[in-house]
Amino acid sequence: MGPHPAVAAIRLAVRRVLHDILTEYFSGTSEPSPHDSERTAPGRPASPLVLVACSGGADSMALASALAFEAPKLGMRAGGITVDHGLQAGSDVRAEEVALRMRELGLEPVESITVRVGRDGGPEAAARDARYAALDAAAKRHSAVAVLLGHTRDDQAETVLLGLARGSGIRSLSGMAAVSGADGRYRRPFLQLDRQTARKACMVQSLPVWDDPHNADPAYTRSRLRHEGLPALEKALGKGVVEALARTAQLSRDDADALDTWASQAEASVRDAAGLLECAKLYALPPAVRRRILRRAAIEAGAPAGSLFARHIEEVDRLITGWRGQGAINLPGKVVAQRQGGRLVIRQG
Ligand SMILES: Nc1ncnc2c1ncn2[C@@H]1O[C@H](COP(=O)(O)OP(=O)(O)OP(=O)(O)O)[C@@H](O)[C@H]1O
Repeated sequence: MGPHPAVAAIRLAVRRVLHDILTEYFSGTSEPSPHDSERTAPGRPASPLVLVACSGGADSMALASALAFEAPKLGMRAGGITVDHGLQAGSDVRAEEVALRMRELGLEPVESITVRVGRDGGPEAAARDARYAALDAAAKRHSAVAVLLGHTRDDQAETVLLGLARGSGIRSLSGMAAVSGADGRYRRPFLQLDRQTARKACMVQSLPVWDDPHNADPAYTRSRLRHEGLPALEKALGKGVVEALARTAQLSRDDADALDTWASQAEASVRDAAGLLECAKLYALPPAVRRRILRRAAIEAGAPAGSLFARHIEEVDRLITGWRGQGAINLPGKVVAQRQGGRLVIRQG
């Protein structure tokens, strides 16, 4: 008898991603063989290490178990990292328990890392920044080729809705990428898988999971969306909403990528010999392309990407499309945008 369908589903999702990683590792050979050392670049281990980032929640526990099962079959090594943000009483004990569970699954190396969480951008964002910094450092320390994250299709649907509510364009509708980070380090094998399957896989494998109280705390936007917003949407629109939102993410990502490429190609043609942006040429571009060029110019001048909102770019855009002699526009990071003699100047004020 084969494994339970939920277990089969999580393993298949992980196997696919490990295959991709191996193929890339052995530089594009379609039939990678980790045992064929001649295919390995000099100095590279024949058996690459993949780490799982595990919080102890159902999604990442399921991921850890599938990685532990699949990696050795492909000649890969599998380890795990858990991060203790130190934000709740007893979080250190829990992190040690999660590390123990990963060792029991056969993962090696396993590390529990304690981070110091700052306060920049709110507690959730600060914890995330500290976590990714710790995961980056761990990946480097262990020379891991990839770090797997347990985001599911449900997380993706929530991210799309949060992006939609921000009102900032299709990039924010594109959710999380299956591959992200430096050198494509981060992989999300469960992005097409629903949370319920991960939960079920833990249950049938008797894997203990930890339910983060934050996930149920209505003080957090994402938690309200998960427990009230999405169920209400499903009730109104039907069960397929989560899947449709995840599909929206993929389609939006492709569209946003295409527009980014278009903007990169168009940019050179709207700059004069001195490298300044020519307003008349910008005016002739489609708004989506023009806004991308303006955003990029503002970031190049020093505006922090995270604080540069759609309303800022719209204001700069009005220097092109609604010109009536308005003064300089102040942007985040002390950047100033100004129209001067048919040119748009964006620089530090
Ligand atoms: N404390 C942590 N230590 C290590 N990895 C983490 C930690 N918290 C989150 N992650 C990683 O980031 C992914 C997404 O985490 P997030 O908190 O957004 O979702 P979650 O619903 O809590 O996930 P999970 O059910 O796996 O805990 C997790 O699946 C895991 O891979």
